[in-house]
Amino acid sequence: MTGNKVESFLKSELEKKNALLFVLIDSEESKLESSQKLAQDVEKIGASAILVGGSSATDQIEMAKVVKGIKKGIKIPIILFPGNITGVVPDADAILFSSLMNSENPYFITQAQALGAPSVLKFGLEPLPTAYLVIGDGTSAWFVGSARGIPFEKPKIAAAYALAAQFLGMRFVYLEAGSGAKSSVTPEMVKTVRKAFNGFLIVGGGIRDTKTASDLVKAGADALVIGTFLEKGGSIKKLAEITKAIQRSK
Ligand SMILES: CC(C)=CCC/C(C)=C/CC/C(C)=C/CC/C(C)=C/COP(=O)(O)OP(=O)(O)O
Ligand SMILES: O=P(O)(O)OC[C@@H](O)CO
Ligand SMILES: [Mg+2]
Repeated sequence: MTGNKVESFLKSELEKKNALLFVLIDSEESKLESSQKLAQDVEKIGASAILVGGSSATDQIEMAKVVKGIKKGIKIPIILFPGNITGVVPDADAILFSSLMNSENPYFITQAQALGAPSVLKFGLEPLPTAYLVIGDGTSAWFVGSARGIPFEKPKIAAAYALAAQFLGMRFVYLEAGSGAKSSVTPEMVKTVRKAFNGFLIVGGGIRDTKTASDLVKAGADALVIGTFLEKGGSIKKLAEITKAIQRSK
């Protein structure tokens, strides 16, 4: 896919819905059949995109199968969420082409991107330029990405990174508390980042209830990412309630 089809789609969804739900499918956790059904179910309740990735998803073949398999059954875009170059696979619509700006390892800031870029082009994936900011510590993304986690109670630091991302031309910021995080990023941090950053603001990690979700959206999040809640058996009905709540919150 060329151009900015997915980015335009997300913008138009945002105009209609005020805030979006992205569901993360970790190809290491969910096998093909369950992923296909899950993707269809969450599309029905109003999810705007499916993210496929994992911080330790090194099985490129399995990941490619999951992407190809779920693609057939849904209309919403599949956006790759790579934790490394092994996360770049064909048949998806777009990729969070992210730089872990607060990593201590330049590999996660620019080298993985350089190594992955030719495949992104070859597979025709739309790159969504994303500043990936890891908040707090102790999670897989934090450990694997050698992040110097931004403290939860330091919103101004997150906002400074987001502003730098904007000056660098990135159109997406992803505030990541980490998959399965005990608590999500604070609404205060979202609010402070929102004031500094004009682009598309994604928030994820540890979101599993309606109040947290709607508070984050009220604070200015454009899209929330939910993964672990479903992996741990959370119901589609509850996810539908969360979706409704965020689409009323702004
Ligand atoms: C652009 C390209 C080719 C690569 C980007 C490489 C970067 C910046 C990686 C950031 C570091 C990292 C390991 C991010 C992980 C992102 C991710 C897919 C998180 C999902 O979390 P889970 O994998 O579900 O967590 P668990 O491992 O705990 O399940
Ligand atoms: O798995 P959860 O905690 O929902 O987090 C989603 C995503 O932000 C992880 O990268
Ligand atoms: Mg996971």
